[in-house]
Order: sequence, then structure tokens, then C-alpha cells
Amino acid sequence: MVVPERGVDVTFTVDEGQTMALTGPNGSGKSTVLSALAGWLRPETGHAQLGDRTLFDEHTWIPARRRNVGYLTQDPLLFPHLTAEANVAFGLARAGVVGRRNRRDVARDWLGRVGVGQLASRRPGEMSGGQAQRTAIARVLASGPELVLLDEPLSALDAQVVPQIRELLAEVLTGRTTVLVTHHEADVVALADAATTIPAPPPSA
Ligand SMILES: Nc1ncnc2c1ncn2[C@@H]1O[C@H](COP(=O)(O)OP(=O)(O)OP(=O)(O)O)[C@@H](O)[C@H]1O
Repeated sequence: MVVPERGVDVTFTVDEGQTMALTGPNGSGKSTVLSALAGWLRPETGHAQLGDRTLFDEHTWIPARRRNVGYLTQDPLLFPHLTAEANVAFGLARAGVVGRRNRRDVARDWLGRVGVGQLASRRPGEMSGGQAQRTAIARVLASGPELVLLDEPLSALDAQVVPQIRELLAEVLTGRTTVLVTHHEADVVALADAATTIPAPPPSA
């Protein structure tokens, strides 16, 4: 894909069920690539294919809400007024899971899988950074996204919880098609099957 106004020109393929790490210096366009894959930004040229669907090319543009793509950022983007369970269930409603009880059960199951089952009724402000990021991981994965995008998912966490959350990600991302943006070699080693480096942007005139 090419985003000329941001100096981005990159080509890569992620095999189904594998994780591709995107690395590169600050400003090289890693987050821009994720935005294009998520459907938040339309590249000027280029294309992206997810399975047999074209996400975008010169003729096609599938809007973000119809892509079935999950996005996890470094700050857990949770609704502050909703409990952990309601945050996860909210994403399920958007993904088309019918029935409140169903959504609650799936949300509880996922909170358990990421190790915060006992915090289901807490709001994000009553959680540690690591607990909130675990909840955000549950929210992103519970709806069964076809593609998972991770933008520096460990960067905002206290150093002592990073290894645990990295281990959790390694476990829950197994078999999921994922693009991971990271600056950290340890993330590439622990989480990625392959890596693509975006070169430094050309110096601005
Ligand atoms: N919203 C925006 N509008 C215009 N230009 C932007 C915007 N966001 C980023 N850019 C520019 O696009 C280029 C690529 O930025 P991007 O954030 O994708 O890089 P990155 O590799 O993710 O950087 P970092 O490692 O610092 O997060 C940079 O020149 C940046 O200044």
C-alpha cells in the first residue's frame, strides 16, 4: 500500500494464522499501515486482501465496521463508565452476537481466559494498567476478528507486568492472523512468525 503524503510504501503478506511484526524507525509509517488495514485511512494507491476479500484497492473500499478487524492500541480503549464485562459485551453487540445473556456469558468467558474473570464488575478506573489491558485484549478477541492489529500493545504498561501480558498475547494470538507494530525485539521474538521493516522516511525538504 502507498500513502504518499505520509511517505509510506510497503508490501507484505501475512499467512493465515500467523503474526507479522512491522518494525521501523519513528515516523516510518507503521501506525499508518494499521490505520489503512483497519479502515480508518484510505491509501492513495495499493491494495489489501483479507482471505478472499479485498479490503481496499482502486475500486473498492470496505468501511471499518464491515472489516471484522480487531485493533488493540497501547492504551486500552475502554469505556470508563462501563464495567469490564460490559466493555467486552459492547464489542460483541457490534459484532452481531444476539442476546444479552449470550453476550454476558461470552464476555465472562473471555475475561476468565485473559486472567481477570474476578474483575468483571469493575470499571477501568478501578483496575491496574495490566488488568485494563487484559480486559482490552478480551474485548478485541471476543468478537472473533478475522485480522488482529496490535499497535505497541505493551508500551504503556509498567515494566513488571510486560512479561506476563506478552505471554498472554502469545497464547491468545496462536492461530490468529495478526499484524503487530513494535519497537521491541523481545516482542518480535515472542510473538511474531515473520517481520517486515519499514525504512526510515525520506528527509523532509
Ligand atoms: N493524522 C496524521 N495526519 C497527517 N500525517 C500524519 C498523521 N499521523 C501520522 N502522520 C505522519 O505520517 C508519517 C508516518 O507516521 P506513523 O505514525 O504511521 O509512523 P510510525 O512508524 O507508526 O511512528 P512511531 O513509531 O513514532 O509511532 C509521519 O511522517 C507522521 O508525521
